[in-house]
Amino acid sequence: MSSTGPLLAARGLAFAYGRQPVFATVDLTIARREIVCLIGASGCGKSTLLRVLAGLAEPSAGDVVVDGADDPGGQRMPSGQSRAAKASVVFQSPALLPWLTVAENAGFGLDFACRPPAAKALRAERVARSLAQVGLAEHADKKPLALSGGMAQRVALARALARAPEIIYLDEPFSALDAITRESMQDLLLELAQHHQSAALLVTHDIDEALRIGDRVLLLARPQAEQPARIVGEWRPGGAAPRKHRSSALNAMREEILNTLSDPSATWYPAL
Ligand SMILES: Nc1ncnc2c1ncn2[C@@H]1O[C@H](COP(=O)(O)OP(=O)(O)OP(=O)(O)O)[C@@H](O)[C@H]1O
Repeated sequence: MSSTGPLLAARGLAFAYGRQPVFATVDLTIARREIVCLIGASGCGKSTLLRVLAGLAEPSAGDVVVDGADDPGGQRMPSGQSRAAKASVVFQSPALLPWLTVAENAGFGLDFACRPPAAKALRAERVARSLAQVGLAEHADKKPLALSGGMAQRVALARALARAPEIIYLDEPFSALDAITRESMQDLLLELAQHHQSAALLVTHDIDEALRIGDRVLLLARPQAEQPARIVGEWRPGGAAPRKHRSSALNAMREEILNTLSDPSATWYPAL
């Protein structure tokens, strides 16, 4: 595994639903242990891009390289299946199976990790550890119906972590939670990403969330109404996350993001 190159590099990515292009010429990288937030107007293609990067959909053009192209041991991975093996995805809805316990839900992804089903003891150990990390060890035997929204989303995070992913993809995972629970989930994500040395790509509508926890914030938008979307802006909030207070620099960045969102035709993002 390369320790110098980006963990993930996407070049010239495009995707279309039938004849309807969603995005094109998308270039982006994710470094090891980096948290990248992807924002953009509703319907611009954020979830679709996440799915392509995670290997859940194949791009119509371009490629995604995971683990460093400059590493002789690295792999170009045109196949979504091999990309998915290194990734975990957390969606807005925790999507827990109601007839399984919290522990069974947390272990669910282990049997679908594109590797032989995890051995029983290893599986149990990983589940116990990931539940402890999200603070749910005492709730392992409960059924999802007995959980609050925040607890259910913590089970979804535990399920993602149990697979020991190199990258966690999160699609608006906290948007249905109240403000206080949302902040505590953001803090938990930061803590877990650091602990596991995982990178994360977080799709969010919430600019404040992106500026609070992202190492980088990318804006996906259509430069003109009929054009496919592309990355039109990149910001680095700087300083240690979580950023507790909005500094004047963060306020200025927020303003600039809002301006770019409302007029993405004035793009300045350099091609990689
Ligand atoms: N399965 C599908 N078939 C056809 N078109 C689709 C499909 N899924 C999404 N789309 C269209 O692709 C575009 C991008 O959708 P996507 O869900 O990726 O956007 P988004 O930025 O994540 O939106 P939101 O922020 O509202 O979740 C939209 O115009 C949507 O209507």
